[in-house]
Amino acid sequence: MEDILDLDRYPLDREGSPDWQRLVEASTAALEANGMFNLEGFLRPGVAERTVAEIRPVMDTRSHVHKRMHNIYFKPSIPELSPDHPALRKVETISHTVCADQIPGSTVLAIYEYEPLVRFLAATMGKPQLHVMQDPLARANVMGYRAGEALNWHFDRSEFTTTLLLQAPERGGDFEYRTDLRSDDDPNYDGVAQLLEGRDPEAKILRMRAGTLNVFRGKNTAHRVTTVEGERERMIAVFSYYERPGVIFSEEERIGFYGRAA
Ligand SMILES: O=C(O)CCC(=O)C(=O)O
Ligand SMILES: [Fe+2]
Repeated sequence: MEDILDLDRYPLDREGSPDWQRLVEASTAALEANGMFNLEGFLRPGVAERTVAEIRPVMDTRSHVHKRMHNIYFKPSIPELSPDHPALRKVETISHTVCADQIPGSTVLAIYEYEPLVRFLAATMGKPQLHVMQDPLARANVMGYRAGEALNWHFDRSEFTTTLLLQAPERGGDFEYRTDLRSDDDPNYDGVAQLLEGRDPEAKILRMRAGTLNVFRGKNTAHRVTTVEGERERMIAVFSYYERPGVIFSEEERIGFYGRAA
């Protein structure tokens, strides 16, 4: 891992040391303040490019093209809303997904499973432990967004998402987010409608460099990836961790996300 991750700058392998403690504290503080933290230069120079080269053949030939119209909730309906409520306005998502089972032995999976990373993430979130998923497909994904493709507005189902940007596009493909648009007690449907109409002045854009690790609380913070432009595909690894060990998706969920169950 020493050759892959910049462990000099981000000492994940020195758990409990003063430097490790400082990194955890800074990350926790950023999560509190902004709902996210970024470790820029998490990958050593050249590693993102090598990782993209590893994934590219699978991405080009065997990725799942996910194309659908959906609302911000990824749900067919919301019981308390009429079907024509503007908070249910549909948006389109198109992206390419490579699943964990298609990239055995890859650098992406090695990073996903790196124990010191899992322990560091748990510490930043004040959890006693986090676990990798057991799901052979969903554990770690690499998403590709080509020209004209986007991941549209949504709330995440999981409490937090960890991503590692492998390749930034030439233009577009920005991560746009609206912090705390809703809360566990207040769905704020009018605010959701306003965002979907493009009238929310609090929406912000995060422009990441390749090699940045991003940890993001997306359950109540609406977010999207804007349409990619230009020849270079946006490529990003998405890691899922849970407090409970052994989490797997149902067959239905796998088919919904990946077009196959196994
Ligand atoms: O591609 C990204 O930067 C965000 C991915 C995301 O929001 C998700 O996978 O839920
Ligand atoms: Fe998301």
